Amino acid sequence: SCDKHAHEYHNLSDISVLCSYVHLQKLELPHNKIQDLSCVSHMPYLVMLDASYNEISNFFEFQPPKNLKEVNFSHNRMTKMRDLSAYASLTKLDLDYNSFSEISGLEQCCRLTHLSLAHNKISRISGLGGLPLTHLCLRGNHLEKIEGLEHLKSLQVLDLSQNRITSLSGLENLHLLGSLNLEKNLVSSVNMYDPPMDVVAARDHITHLVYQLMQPQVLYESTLPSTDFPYPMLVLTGPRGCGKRELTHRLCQEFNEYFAYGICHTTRGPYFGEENGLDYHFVSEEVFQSMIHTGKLIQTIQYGGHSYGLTRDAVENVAREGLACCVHMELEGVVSLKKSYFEPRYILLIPTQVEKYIGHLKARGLYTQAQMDAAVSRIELYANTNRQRPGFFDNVIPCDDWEDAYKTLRQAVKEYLLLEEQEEGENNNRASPDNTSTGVYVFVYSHHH
Ligand SMILES: Nc1ncnc2c1ncn2[C@@H]1O[C@H](COP(=O)(O)OP(=O)(O)OP(=O)(O)O)[C@@H](O)[C@H]1O
Repeated sequence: SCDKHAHEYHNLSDISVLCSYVHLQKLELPHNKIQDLSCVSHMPYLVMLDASYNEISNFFEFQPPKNLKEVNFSHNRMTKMRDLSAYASLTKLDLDYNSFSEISGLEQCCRLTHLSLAHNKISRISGLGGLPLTHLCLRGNHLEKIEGLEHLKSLQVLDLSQNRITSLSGLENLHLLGSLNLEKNLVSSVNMYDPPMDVVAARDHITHLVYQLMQPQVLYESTLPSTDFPYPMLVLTGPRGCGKRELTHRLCQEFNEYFAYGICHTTRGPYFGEENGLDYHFVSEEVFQSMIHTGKLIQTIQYGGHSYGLTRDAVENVAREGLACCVHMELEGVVSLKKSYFEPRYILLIPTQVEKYIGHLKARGLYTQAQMDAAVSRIELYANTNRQRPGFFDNVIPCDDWEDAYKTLRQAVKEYLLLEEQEEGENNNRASPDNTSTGVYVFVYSHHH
């Protein structure tokens, strides 16, 4: 009760008389001066215990009632958790406003879905292992980073507000998360003008996830999160103008029984001859922002002063045809897509001869010198990522010569698809890639004609 006068009557400190109430299933004792709960040892049928707002310093010092499900010990004086394996039926545990400095002893609480430890003195998240938690509140603690959550696959609501968290990394893979509170942390103290790629990706991922979950939506089975059968998706990445766009289209043409081109949205204007809805959907910044806020986007990046993003719809339109989505992206897009539940194959197309690469850029006649310099300088970023994060890319293909690159690429794709490769030979009467190179992207192969 919040009623001040009521408190005057809430002065119970000795509750030993309850020892004879052996059949109690529900016991509510909030707002008293209780220090000793040992009488609970005599209540084997207890299901619900509320001893909030008391003076208890002992944590679960009573014989475990076999079916004890909900316990509220908030606003007490507890400092140390202990092994609760004897209390395995616990589903809700409220320990707010105590003085715990560590989370421990919960490993065997295999039914625990709600855990609240707001306003304690916890400095790191630990001991939560693979608990089936759907709700976790650690508001008002001393956390500096997000860790130890990676196995909480059921987590839906997470409150980490009022801590000292500086970075959002550690939130990856929480696919069911629908509510996240990070109010009053120090996240803004990371360099917002040039935050690390992973921070941007994590932040964007959470934004998209949260907005998406706020929308009523139909999910296509084929794109649903599943660890057994991840939705097949193919991503070609590499610096601008490395040929990934053309190779993506060419792949989608040749393997049109398997792949279709995933059409991203962008706020840049169409280049001469570019048609809306073919390479991109061209939209205004305003529309793009509203798409973010209506949860349409799986992933976004800023590149060259414009926004680019892949929508759930783009993937689902392809999935509806029974095909896998094939897209091309800058590295930041890959980092961000890796945070989603999609598990694409990532193929890096890397220029190894800078002069040739510059030649490709110049031949397009689209870029300023500054844009070309920027593109060239990013080759190193890709190469470094590949060196420093083994396995980050599933395949790495040099793209100095697009024809060679395509041969290697289609071979890799055939391996993914478990298609048997016939011996390439003079008598091979299968349609050669050149025959399929019709239409808009014919310029890719121009040196062959
Ligand atoms: N959703 C996305 N996420 C990340 N990167 C993207 C996305 N959509 C497009 N991109 C990438 O953004 C870069 C700029 O694309 P844009 O089409 O404006 O330039 P471009 O000069 O034609 O480059 P390219 O020929 O490599 O596509 C390209 O590298 C492209 O692959």
